[in-house]
Amino acid sequence: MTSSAACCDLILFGALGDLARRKLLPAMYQLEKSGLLHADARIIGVARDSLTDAAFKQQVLESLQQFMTKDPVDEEIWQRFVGKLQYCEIDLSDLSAYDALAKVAPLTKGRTPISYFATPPALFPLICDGLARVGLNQQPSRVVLEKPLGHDFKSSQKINNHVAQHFDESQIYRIDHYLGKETVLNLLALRFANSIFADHWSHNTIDHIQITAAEQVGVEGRWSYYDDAGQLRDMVQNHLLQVLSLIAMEPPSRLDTECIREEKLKVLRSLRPITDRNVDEDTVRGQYTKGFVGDKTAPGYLEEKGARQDSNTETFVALKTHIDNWRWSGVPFYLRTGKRMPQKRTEVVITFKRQPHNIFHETVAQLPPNRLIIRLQPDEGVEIQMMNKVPGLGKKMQLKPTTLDLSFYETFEDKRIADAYERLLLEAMQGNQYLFVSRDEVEYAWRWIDGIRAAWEQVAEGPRSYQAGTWGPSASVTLLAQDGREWDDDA
Ligand SMILES: NC(=O)C1=CN([C@@H]2O[C@H](COP(=O)(O)OP(=O)(O)OC[C@H]3O[C@@H](n4cnc5c(N)ncnc54)[C@H](OP(=O)(O)O)[C@@H]3O)[C@@H](O)[C@H]2O)C=CC1
Ligand SMILES: O=C1O[C@H](COP(=O)(O)O)[C@@H](O)[C@H](O)[C@H]1O
Repeated sequence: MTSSAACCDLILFGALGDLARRKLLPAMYQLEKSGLLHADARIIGVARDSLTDAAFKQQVLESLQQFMTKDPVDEEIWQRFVGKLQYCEIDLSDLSAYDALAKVAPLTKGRTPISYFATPPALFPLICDGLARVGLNQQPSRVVLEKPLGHDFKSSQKINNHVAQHFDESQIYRIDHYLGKETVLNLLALRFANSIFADHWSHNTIDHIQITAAEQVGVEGRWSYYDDAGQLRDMVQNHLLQVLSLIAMEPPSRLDTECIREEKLKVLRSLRPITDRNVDEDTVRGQYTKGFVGDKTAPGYLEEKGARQDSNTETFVALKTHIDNWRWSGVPFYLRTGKRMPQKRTEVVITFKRQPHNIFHETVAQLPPNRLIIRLQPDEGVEIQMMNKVPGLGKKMQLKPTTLDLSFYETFEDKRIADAYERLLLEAMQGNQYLFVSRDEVEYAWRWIDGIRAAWEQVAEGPRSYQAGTWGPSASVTLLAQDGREWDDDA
């Protein structure tokens, strides 16, 4: 998988922004460090500040020093990396300004231009027009689009239509950074390289599935973006639905873009709609109030910097859904995500059906179900909960719930877990789209999310309050309790 990439011109739009400084430039440096950037590759930072190449290089160095705290910049690697950096000043809303880019990075045989849009999405159509004006939309050029791709189905369709005027779908790489996480990729290995799971992955053996993405952070100074989005758009539409698709899809016949996307799309198309008829019963939304996260006080959502006092944006969502197909008939999927939760925890919990008959009833009233817990982050690993006999000569056999725990850090201790953006940049440079989201996937996901939002608008009650540092409103517990189940943290 990790062969060195072709010779690329990485054109980084928004090169002085937060995402570029915090994630993309460190990821590019790490690729250089791993020897995965082509010796003649170039990284062309584009922004509207008037900077010399030298000043840009200095800013990049400062960003690496600021954000790669666990892995200080190595002088020898920096010297290789800095030689690849260049700066190009453009006001992206001025079409004629793109001529400057064509001078720095003209379409040249043997070099693949990859334009990474790390700017506000409102600029995406303008950047596409600008690239087309100077021929940087022609094959083999590629574009990498950051989220959010729209606000709803209609707006995402508008962006996609505009991009499609200049680029073929095979040139478009839509980022969902969860698809670049090692543990998310490992879902494919777990499911399709292990017969114990592959053969027990359906309504026949599985009782229900939980997907949790709990965050400790709040809005982190992004009030105006976040308040417009809310947790449903910010986390469920993309990351949680992508994880759900990988968990629920049929085995793809090959590990390639077309087969994987096809299977994920079928899942998204089979999601049972949530409408005004079941929205009250099947969804819970919340908004955090002041509290404690860890040992620090955390302000309420309405006390965050820049907050609008009458906002009823949700910072927590829990919902129950079904995938209406043969494999998953009758198996509920519970999704939950929120800001200012007690811990950062992203995990998938597969709860298997209970044994039909208990021969140990004298010692255990009810046998607990087996669970497979896939810890996506942090403390990446896989855990199987099962019953075992307690050693001893007593007359009655004592049973105990036990755990088989595989920690990635211990098992693969000599391996570094790469950041998601490293993997995604590398795949884009290699021309592999299987970890990027297709237009159809984005649009089906939006349609389902739009249905929930529309249903929320029909009901009188807004988000319920929950204290920062808790697992969300108590109604989230009830969502499962009404089905006789509980969230993994309560189990
Ligand atoms: N930050 C993050 O962690 C994440 C961000 N994203 C997405 O990535 C994108 C970028 O986010 P982020 O880096 O946080 O945003 P920032 O506002 O920090 O950076 C945006 C960049 O775009 C540049 N820009 C804006 N307008 C123009 C213009 N007219 N001409 C030239 N350059 C312009 C800005 O330059 P200037 O400094 O001159 O304004 C800046 O370099 C957004 O779509 C965001 O939603 C997605 C996931 C995570
Ligand atoms: O895309 C986003 O993801 C982050 C969470 O990402 P993670 O890799 O830390 O799990 C979230 O905080 C942010 O609001 C959202 O825009």
